[in-house]
Amino acid sequence: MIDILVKEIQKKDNPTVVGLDPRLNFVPTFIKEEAFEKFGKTPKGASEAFLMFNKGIIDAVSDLVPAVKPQVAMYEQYGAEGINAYIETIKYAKKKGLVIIGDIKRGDIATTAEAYSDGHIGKVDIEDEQCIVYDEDSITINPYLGYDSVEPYINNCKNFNRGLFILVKTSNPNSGEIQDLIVEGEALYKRVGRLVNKWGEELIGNSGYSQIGAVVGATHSSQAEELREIMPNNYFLVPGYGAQGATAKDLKVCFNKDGLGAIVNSSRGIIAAYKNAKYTELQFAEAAREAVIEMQKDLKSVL
Ligand SMILES: O=C(O)c1cc(=O)[nH]c(=O)n1[C@@H]1O[C@H](COP(=O)(O)O)[C@@H](O)[C@H]1O
Repeated sequence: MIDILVKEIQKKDNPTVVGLDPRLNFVPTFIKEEAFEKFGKTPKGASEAFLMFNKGIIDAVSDLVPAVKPQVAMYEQYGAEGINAYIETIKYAKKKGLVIIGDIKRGDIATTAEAYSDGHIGKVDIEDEQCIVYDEDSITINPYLGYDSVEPYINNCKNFNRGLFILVKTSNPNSGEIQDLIVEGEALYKRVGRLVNKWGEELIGNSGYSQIGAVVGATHSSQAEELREIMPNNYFLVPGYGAQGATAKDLKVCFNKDGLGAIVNSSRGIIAAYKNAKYTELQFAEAAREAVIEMQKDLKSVL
């Protein structure tokens, strides 16, 4: 997965990930009306609206960006219908040549982790048959339960050429409450960064980067700089740009000298760009495309 991701980033000359975090108040009225007319104001109606909206966004940006990151919670809240929209979004984006980063942030003990891992990035056994279910290329996971909770994902990365982005230093304002605690003389996020680097050592691809990446928030620049230093081979998934306030200057430190090493997510800043007064609802996809082009320019200006 990592070599394909790096190739796509280079081909499109763009380290931007579009976050597919739909919410009903981001979906234009004309799409909601169509979905609700078919399925009512029900979980199925909401999920249909998300899928139509996502397809519009994907069509508008797929030639510009290497990857999309659907955030599962937005879909999961609508139950089975929502999950179906999540899976259909993945299928559609894959058909358009996009790398999928499933933002599922799973974390549990080993046996449970195995089930999550098989469902999302491996295969599930159905007696003598095996079946691919979600089919993301990579997923986000939480490592704070320790290695036995991470190993099942690493095994599937090896077996199925998948990738991980492991939470190391998250973008939210309170992330320091736990992640910045000093443990045996160094901040916990650094300790976790070193672990992630070690876990990724045996999965380094031709690009020089590991299938095992890290989530490092753009909103914590100095911590990101330290992590870049101790994790040279791990790709960073960098959230926090745009809606959470981080700028290209803040996240420059997430990149290596080769101009690679980080992929920057923006969700609301792209999918809800049409809320800006210069657009109408009908222009939601065009607005997303223009937001991606702006973001690409902005990121490239610091690389
Ligand atoms: O793993 C993530 O993607 C993630 C980690 C993190 O530290 N902070 C963070 O915001 N995210 C996700 O990145 C997206 C940010 O969305 P926007 O703030 O709208 O760009 C959401 O899907 C978050 O769940």
